[in-house]
Amino acid sequence: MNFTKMHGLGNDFIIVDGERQLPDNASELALDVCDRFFGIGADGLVYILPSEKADFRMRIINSDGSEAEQCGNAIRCVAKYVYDNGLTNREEITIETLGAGVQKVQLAVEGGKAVSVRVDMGEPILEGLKVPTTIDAERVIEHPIEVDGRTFSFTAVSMGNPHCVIYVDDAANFDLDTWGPKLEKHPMFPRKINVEFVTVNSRSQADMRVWERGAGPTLACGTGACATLVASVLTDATDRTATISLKGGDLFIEWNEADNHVYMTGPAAEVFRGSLEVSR
Ligand SMILES: N[C@@H](CCC[C@H](N)C(=O)O)C(=O)O
Repeated sequence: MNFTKMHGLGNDFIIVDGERQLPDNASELALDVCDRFFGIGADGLVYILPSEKADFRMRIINSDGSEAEQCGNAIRCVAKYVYDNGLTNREEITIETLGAGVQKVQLAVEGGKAVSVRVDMGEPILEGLKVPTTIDAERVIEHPIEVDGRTFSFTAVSMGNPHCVIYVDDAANFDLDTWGPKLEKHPMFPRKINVEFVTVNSRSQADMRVWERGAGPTLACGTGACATLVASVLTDATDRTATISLKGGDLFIEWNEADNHVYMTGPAAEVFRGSLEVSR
């Protein structure tokens, strides 16, 4: 298997180019290769595939082997990969995802390489049952949730994949490892959930830490940053454009009033290339 190790603000992926390299059981392979001690090490395994509806198709498998519907940081890496490797020479491309449809991507290029990527992440899904949560409501905003005797308030947003946004006093120092996994697997979330702990510092900036479904604590989450901005507009905590500061760096997110789409802008980087003998 030939692969390229890439990351979006430290949220890291093993990028594999082409259908010929897709094994029958990508889920088991993800578990092996994402392992940080016995494998290459990554938050997810990402395949770039042909599409009938878009220029490219992307599949993202979390480090625990579960397949996700969408990934904001991976889509920027895929866009950089296809441009930098000459799979396209266009600076505007489309990428098909499993759960968020076809997304329009715009590249900023310097010296022949993509340095920043703006993605139209589509419309957020806010209906409780569609996120999905077990709550039958048009919107789930600041809803109480109890875990181990502690009550949090969460706002539910799907960006193709499910998120629960929780405001805390100091997101940067929040005890992710204790509360993240309990919330991820809470019975209120039938497909589990990505959990964002957020502190809003001004109408245009918030700190966010994430516990990802299927990957645990990661340095950044693009869809999580989008969900955070949407939740913060719904709760009137920020304006429609804000910087979301993650452990790995900043993402610039806009929830456009005219088309109801969320736009994410941020970097992507290549780390190294390699090949690995795989038995599957
Ligand atoms: N890191 C991602 C999201 C990856 C998928 C997620 N763990 C899920 O299961 O939904 C991002 O940047 O959006």
